[in-house]
Amino acid sequence: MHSVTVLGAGSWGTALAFVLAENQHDTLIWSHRKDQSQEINDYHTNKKYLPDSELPTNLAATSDLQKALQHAPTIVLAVPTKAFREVIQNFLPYLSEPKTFVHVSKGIEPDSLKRISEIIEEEIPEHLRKSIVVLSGPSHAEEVVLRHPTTVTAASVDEHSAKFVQDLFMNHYLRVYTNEDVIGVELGGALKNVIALAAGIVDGLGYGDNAKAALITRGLAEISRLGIKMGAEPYTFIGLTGMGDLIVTCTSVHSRNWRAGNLLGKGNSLEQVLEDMGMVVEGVRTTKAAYQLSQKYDIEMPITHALYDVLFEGMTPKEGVDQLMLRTKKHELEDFKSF
Ligand SMILES: NC(=O)C1=CN([C@@H]2O[C@H](COP(=O)(O)OP(=O)(O)OC[C@H]3O[C@@H](n4cnc5c(N)ncnc54)[C@H](OP(=O)(O)O)[C@@H]3O)[C@@H](O)[C@H]2O)C=CC1
Ligand SMILES: O=C(CO)COP(=O)(O)O
Repeated sequence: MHSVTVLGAGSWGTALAFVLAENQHDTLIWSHRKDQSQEINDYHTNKKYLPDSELPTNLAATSDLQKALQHAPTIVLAVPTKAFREVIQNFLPYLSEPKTFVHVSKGIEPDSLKRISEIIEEEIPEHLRKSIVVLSGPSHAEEVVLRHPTTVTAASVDEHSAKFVQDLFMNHYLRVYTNEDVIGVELGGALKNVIALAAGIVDGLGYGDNAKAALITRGLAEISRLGIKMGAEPYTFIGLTGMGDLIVTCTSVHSRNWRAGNLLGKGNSLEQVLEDMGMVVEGVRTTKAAYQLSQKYDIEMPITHALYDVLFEGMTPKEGVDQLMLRTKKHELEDFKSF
């Protein structure tokens, strides 16, 4: 049994805390809202994020960040990318010894173009970090808490830490693999959200399975092109955190990114969609970051560019699709020939 703290009590933080507590670890989940930590302690529910689930009675919650930090040598960070730096800056005064940081957020910061592990490295001094592990893969919280079979990957440059995280989470419904390709795992997890938004849009426009299959396949091609240029291992993109997460996010009604895209495709404004979702839609900010990365690394990412134009430049979803279909003719593997 290990002590583990989960920071963030949204859908994913709660589902992961559920798994850790079921695995008999001494688990404390932190919510920045007192009413929510009270609800978890008193009623063993988190109605806002996982309305149909009962949480394990051995899962404790707190809204006291100092207590949360001091509870465990392993900290799981499960807040949206946008809140990531703020949460670290808030807990830093309480961090007095090195800890293992496991992050599960799937985004890239616009402008700085940092991956999440790079944000951790930037914000937490080296002597206060034991190691950094990213846990990612095709895993909707709603299915994990139903104990439906799910597979994810724990990635770290430190193999020992990746295996430690594998052991923490692994059980009969959550199978955890390891990988050392942090860049590939983080990029796959973040960039699939961009393609999932686009997949939602084509569904919202009423196009069919052909269009969705095209987006998934060509989406993987552009994610891989960028990722390889940024130093990722090519094979990571056909694994769980690449192809696997792309499939689940582009095809599942649980996906907030797909649902947001679907509403956009049906003609709703981005502002309205984000207001209605009430949960994080990571792909919106990551589309901006991915667009900037494609320019920085001079990599062609047509789906990302079309989505950027739809989200931020006033293009209609239909015009975005036309832009993709009417591009100049290409060989299917043209952009991979230089690798
Ligand atoms: N949901 C899933 O199935 C999966 C999600 N992920 C990733 O996990 C990350 C978290 O997503 P998820 O849990 O789904 O998101 P949710 O939208 O479900 O929950 C986000 C949580 O973070 C809290 N939060 C927001 N801003 C802050 C802040 N500034 N300080 C403290 N807490 C804050 C929210 O609090 P409040 O309620 O007050 O807004 C809420 O508890 C994302 O990067 C996502 O891509 C990865 C795999 C699966
Ligand atoms: O990352 C996820 C599943 O693996 C969750 O995707 P959404 O954020 O689109 O719901």
